[in-house]
Amino acid sequence: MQKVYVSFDPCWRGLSITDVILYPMLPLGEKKKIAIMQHVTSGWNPGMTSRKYNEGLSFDLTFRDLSYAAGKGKEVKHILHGVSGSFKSGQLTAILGPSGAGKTSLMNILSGFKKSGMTGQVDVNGAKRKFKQFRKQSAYVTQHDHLLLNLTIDEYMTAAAHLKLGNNVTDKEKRSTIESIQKTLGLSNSKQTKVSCLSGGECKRLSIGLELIDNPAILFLDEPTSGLDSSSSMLCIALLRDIARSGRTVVTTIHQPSTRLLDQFDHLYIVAGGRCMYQGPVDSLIPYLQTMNLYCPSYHNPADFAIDVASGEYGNVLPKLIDGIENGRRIYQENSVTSPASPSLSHDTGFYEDDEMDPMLDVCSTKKKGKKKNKDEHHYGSPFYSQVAVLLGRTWRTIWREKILTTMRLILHVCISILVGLLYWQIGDDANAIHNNAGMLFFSLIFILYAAMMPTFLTFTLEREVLIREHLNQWYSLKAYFLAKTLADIPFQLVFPTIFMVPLYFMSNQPMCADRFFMLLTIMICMALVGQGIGLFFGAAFDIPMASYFAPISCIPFLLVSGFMIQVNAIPPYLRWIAHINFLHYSFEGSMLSIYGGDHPPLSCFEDYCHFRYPIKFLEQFNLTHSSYYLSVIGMVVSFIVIRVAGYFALRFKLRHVR
Ligand SMILES: Nc1ncnc2c1ncn2[C@@H]1O[C@H](COP(=O)(O)OP(=O)(O)OP(=O)(O)O)[C@@H](O)[C@H]1O
Repeated sequence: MQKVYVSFDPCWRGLSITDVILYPMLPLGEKKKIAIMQHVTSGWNPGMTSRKYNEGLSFDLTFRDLSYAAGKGKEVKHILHGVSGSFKSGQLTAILGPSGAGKTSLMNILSGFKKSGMTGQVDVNGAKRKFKQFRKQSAYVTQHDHLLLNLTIDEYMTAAAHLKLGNNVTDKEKRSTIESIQKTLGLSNSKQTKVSCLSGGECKRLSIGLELIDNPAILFLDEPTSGLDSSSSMLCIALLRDIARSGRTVVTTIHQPSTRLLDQFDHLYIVAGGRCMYQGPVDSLIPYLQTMNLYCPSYHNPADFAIDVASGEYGNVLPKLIDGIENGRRIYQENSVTSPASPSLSHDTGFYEDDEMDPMLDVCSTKKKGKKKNKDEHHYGSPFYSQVAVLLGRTWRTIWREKILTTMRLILHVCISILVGLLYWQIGDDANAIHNNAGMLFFSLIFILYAAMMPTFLTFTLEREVLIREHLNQWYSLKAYFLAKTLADIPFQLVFPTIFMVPLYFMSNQPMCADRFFMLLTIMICMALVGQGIGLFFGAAFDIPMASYFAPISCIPFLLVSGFMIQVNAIPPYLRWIAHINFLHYSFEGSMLSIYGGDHPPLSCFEDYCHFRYPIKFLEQFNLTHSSYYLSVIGMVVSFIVIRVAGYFALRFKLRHVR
């Protein structure tokens, strides 16, 4: 009988499987498991290659009397109740607790993702945390992997490296960092795979890998093992432990870890009902519970037991446990007297003073030496212009890869153009069809508006989550993102209206004059840019259901007072101002003047009498004789700028609201 020895690298703590397996006798499922583990281990290599960024930085995190409440007024919900604690560099800390205990809330506050609704103090190396510097030196891998689906792993990591490491690191160094992380995380074999095709575990590893690029001093992870099988979870935690060993502070929430997984952690912090019921080493947990007469049954997972206790399954013992650990002010250590969690947390020593030297600032000031950096470089890895360039390239790539959406948009513009062209066949020069022609131009404006607006808010509401994660992890500034987003879309807003206009213009027999064609095209392009801005505004301010209702509806009043449905001088004077701030009014005016303004020759008349043979009469009817085409364009450009600025502030507000 053939014997196959399957052994794993002994340096993988807790993973040593040295049993001799009688392979052929194993059931098929077991064989598969072994094959998978061998495959996984061949990729996942917890021995992190040392990287120099942020090297030498080590931050101990302490927090005291943290309380957090969400909601307002009667809806307010108190989630954390004066918890304290201490997480040390070089240690892998697990935050455990029953579902809804407040683990994610605590993580959000410690990482700086949440600021509103909290009280208490977070210190770094004993001095009060400074948010911007802290965000630059730390990274937060959130529970949900919000990633851009159309980029490959390699493209994603390259963009992240350019953004996070900036221009002072050579491309060669960036590449070797990326390759080492890919190797470490077992992503090398799928580096050319698009995110949309990755498995859940690979997405999680990519999320972690992206944040490892600049080797953050503090790494927060919210349930990094969710969606991973047990062996992948083990490898993931082994990797985190390895990162912690290199001097980093690694804090992770975790759901129901197995005994083997639990053993990987150095420090446990257990939350129950928004309070701390245990803080200390893993192997002191059971002794601590025993001091409260809580005995873990033999062969029972200590983590499960602790969670059962936290859930109240062993009676009302929580107050005693919370008191015993002073709601996180103390760290329990078996065989030693309960010790204060840190000097700053001790009752006697009190807080460090605010004006004490801030180690975070110190780090930055050391970096400042040598080369003067602008404001962006203090807070972000690369300067503003590099951020815009990288984001522009990345956005272009993602839009280009949205092949189905882009092709559909293209086809739609051509088809609608031909359909309208057939409906309004050769009416452009017919004096008696002048109202129909105006209707067609007005419809074209509305089509361009909605065709630009709808896809923008639908895609942007999804992309917004990626932006929130990346921006809060200090990859780039909001201004850089917004500028890149605006610039990346411009070519599309030039191409689509042109594709729409060309067939329609000729089919409907508009004046065969280049000036008029380009004047009308300019108005259509302005309309597309405004429409895209409106989409961005609603995508930034609302979620998809709200945005898909409000964005189209909000344009209806502007349609009414555009001057086509009701002439501007017929609008009650107290409402007339709306027309003057109305981009649709300027676009309608501009399109009419493009076709009928200036010295337009008489139109053809195919009946006995044609009232509008001279188009000036038509302009008189619409009160457009004194209007200026250039003012209409300026009105559109101003609308474009105002709506973009509103979109930027909506996004800023949203980001603040998230925090
Ligand atoms: N913005 C909010 N408004 C109202 N309640 C909230 C808000 N955020 C969190 N909560 C509530 O606070 C409690 C703690 O939430 P949190 O996500 O921190 O728990 P958790 O321990 O991470 O849970 P899980 O393990 O299930 O992810 C939950 O009951 C949750 O419903």
